[in-house]
Amino acid sequence: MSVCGAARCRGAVRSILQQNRAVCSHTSGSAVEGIREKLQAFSGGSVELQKQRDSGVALLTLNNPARMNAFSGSMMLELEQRVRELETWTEGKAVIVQGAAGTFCSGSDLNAVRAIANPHDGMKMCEFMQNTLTRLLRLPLISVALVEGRALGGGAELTTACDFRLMTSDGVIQFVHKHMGLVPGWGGAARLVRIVGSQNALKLLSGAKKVDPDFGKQMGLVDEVLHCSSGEGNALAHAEQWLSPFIKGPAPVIQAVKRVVVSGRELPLAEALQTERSVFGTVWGGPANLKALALKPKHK
Ligand SMILES: CCCC(=O)SCCNC(=O)CCNC(=O)[C@H](O)C(C)(C)COP(=O)(O)OP(=O)(O)OC[C@H]1O[C@@H](n2cnc3c(N)ncnc32)[C@H](O)[C@@H]1OP(=O)(O)O
Repeated sequence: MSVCGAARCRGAVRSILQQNRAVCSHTSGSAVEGIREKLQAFSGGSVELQKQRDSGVALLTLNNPARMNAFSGSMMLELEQRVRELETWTEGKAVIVQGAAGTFCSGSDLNAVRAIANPHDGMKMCEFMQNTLTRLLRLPLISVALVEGRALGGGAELTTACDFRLMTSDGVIQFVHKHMGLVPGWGGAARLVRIVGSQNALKLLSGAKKVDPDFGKQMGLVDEVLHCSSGEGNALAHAEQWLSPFIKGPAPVIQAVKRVVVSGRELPLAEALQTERSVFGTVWGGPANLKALALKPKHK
């Protein structure tokens, strides 16, 4: 990459980080430190990140199989750390979020939930997770939730913090919150409304309806049903294959595509147009653009 291109790229990364700092600003300081300490006390499981440098696809794996990959407090903290690592992965193109051992995630760890079952701590935990999941959705990488087995409660919310949801033929997404006397709190309701519309979101939340692949596709929550079952071990290969046409090309171009979509999705039109111009400036006259101009391709 040219010195100029690298500088433009750094500028775009800086602007995403600034946007995310703005998201996080209201959770900074002692209040968040307080909830961090409490979350740290509920350990168990891990969130692993594997950056596949050849393909530019990262695998983000929730690993707590003894509890159906439920989020312990320490896993919430680890997720934030992993998202932070992805925010600065300039060579990356995509991230696949998956659960270990053939199931996605059964939400927050009910042991941790019981221990912080007071409104103050609950709201701080939600604020923390909302920030992390907002940053996940804003990553300049194409994100995919690979739903094998069950995505329940907070696990269902996590799927909505990805650009796409792929499901194995026996996968289920279920917003079980109502059965727990709750509503989504990790931003899942706000994102669900934007994905499937308010009518469908109301049905899914008020009915705590099980979304199987057919129902999910019909309402637009599921982008693709993978023709394999959970835990067979080949769902990831299917997901990578599904993803491949979308990540063909150089990382700076894929990241620019994601950035213009994020700004179009989140910002008022005038600001989105301004951001689009800035992002355009990062690729115009860049190496991929110059190479394409030299090759004079025909788009047949
Ligand atoms: C804002 C966030 C809101 C939330 O996320 S609230 C949490 C919502 N999630 C839930 O209520 C999940 C409750 N669990 C279940 O429904 C079932 O365990 C589930 C996931 C359908 C799996 O059923 P089965 O296949 O029959 O397996 P099982 O029940 O024997 O579970 C295996 C072991 O996993 C444990 N587990 C599952 N989900 C958990 C959770 N969220 N927190 C803590 N532990 C959890 C379960 O207790 C069991 O452990 P153990 O073998 O009894 O020691």
